[in-house]
Amino acid sequence: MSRAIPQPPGYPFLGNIFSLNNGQILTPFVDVPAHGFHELARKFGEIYQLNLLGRKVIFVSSYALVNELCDDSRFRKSVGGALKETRNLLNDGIFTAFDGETSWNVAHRLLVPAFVRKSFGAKPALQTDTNKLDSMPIDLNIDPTDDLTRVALDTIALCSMSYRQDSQPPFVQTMVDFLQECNNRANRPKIVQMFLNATNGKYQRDIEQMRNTAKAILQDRKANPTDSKDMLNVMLRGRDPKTGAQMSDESIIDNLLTFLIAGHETTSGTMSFALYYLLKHPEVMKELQSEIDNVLGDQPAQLGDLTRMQYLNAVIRETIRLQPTAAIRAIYPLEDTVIGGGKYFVMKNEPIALQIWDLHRDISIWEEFKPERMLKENFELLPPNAWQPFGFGMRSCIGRAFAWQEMCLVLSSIVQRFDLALVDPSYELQITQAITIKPKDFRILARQR
Ligand code: HEM
Repeated sequence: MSRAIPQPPGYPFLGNIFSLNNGQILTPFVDVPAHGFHELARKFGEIYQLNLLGRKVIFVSSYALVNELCDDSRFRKSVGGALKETRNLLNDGIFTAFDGETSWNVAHRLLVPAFVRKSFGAKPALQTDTNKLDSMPIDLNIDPTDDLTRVALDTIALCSMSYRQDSQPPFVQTMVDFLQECNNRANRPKIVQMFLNATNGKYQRDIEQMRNTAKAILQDRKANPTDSKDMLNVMLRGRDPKTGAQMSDESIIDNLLTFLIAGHETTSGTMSFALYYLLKHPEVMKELQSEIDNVLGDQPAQLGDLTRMQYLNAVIRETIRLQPTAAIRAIYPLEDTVIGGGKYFVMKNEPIALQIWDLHRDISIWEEFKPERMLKENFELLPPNAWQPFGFGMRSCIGRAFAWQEMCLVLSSIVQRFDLALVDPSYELQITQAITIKPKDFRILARQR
């Protein structure tokens, strides 16, 4: 006999949208949804459900349940909430495609081989940028989250479409505004949305501007072909190995923008969180600096060096455990089913959100930052699906290897060249969230070593 899934009391039409903010109805749009979900999990346990403006969503957070739901034969990716809103820009691109959309199969077959190769060309691009670090002023007071966001956006633009946008502020701002508005739309009643003329107008202009930029890049490549092995050429010249189909221009634009969106804040947020944890744990920073000095000396990092930086790998793994930048993902069952060892009945197609932020704290109730638990052997001994910052199965992250290479190159170059300190030594981590999470009001001092 299955049990009822707990649910907080709600309001007619609006359901439980205020529950995320501890029931405060005057400030319904919670700043950090991941924290709201965490509080609900503490209150209701490993599973609860919410009515979000008429849409029922089940939330799970325990290792046992997430592990059971990591099964592509029973559950598939659900594109809802803020992610569904991003389809206004990305359509059926590889990240936002609904399960079963043909475009995903074609793009996946074409792009996965291009994403699993050893070198993505990130290195030459990053080399030019990291060399600039040498000519920086001696002392810098910086907002690393902001700077690393531009680094990540430049890197993915350069490596995926050989486009050096040099952190063009208008483009970055347009993308940030778009993502923020997607999040707001997901939490706003449709009737309210209809009256927000200025907001809706800007949203449409942002979409148009980003699509025009991607279209111009595509047209320029067609007019000036190159031999580059970047993703743009893979999509432009490749044929689906199964059907022989070619990607349409619109589909190429959807996916170019997908790479920019999926591939920058996730990576930059992780690097910023890593700097925060390093600054709060001087003994870890010391150990890391010593590893990097041993491996690199005063030479720039090479790809071959990365596997020799085991401690750096552990620092990033542990950072992304505590702060998985994609803090939540959603799936739905292919059939009516029962989960939790027969305890909870879930209907076919009902969305289930997996709280990865909480999963990563559940495995052994590890709250503190300790990279040693992620060193090689320890990492391999983690229970299956316990560490899952990059998603699961057929819809898991195709940019994982790319992101890892980039994070290792950038972080090792920073730690090699700079002594870092918090501007405000009493600063404790605060988080902000659009779709992904990142540090807020985090400032550091960087001094050339
Ligand atoms: C630290 C960095 C990153 C993290 C934590 C991350 C995380 C994730 C997660 C959790 C998913 C699954 C989402 C879901 O199930 O709804 C995903 C999918 C995806 N990621 Fe990443 N990602 C990162 C970097 C990148 C980069 C650099 C790219 C470059 C293009 C990228 C491209 C994608 C794409 C295209 C998908 C969709 C795959 C599909 O649905 O078939 N990601 N990522």
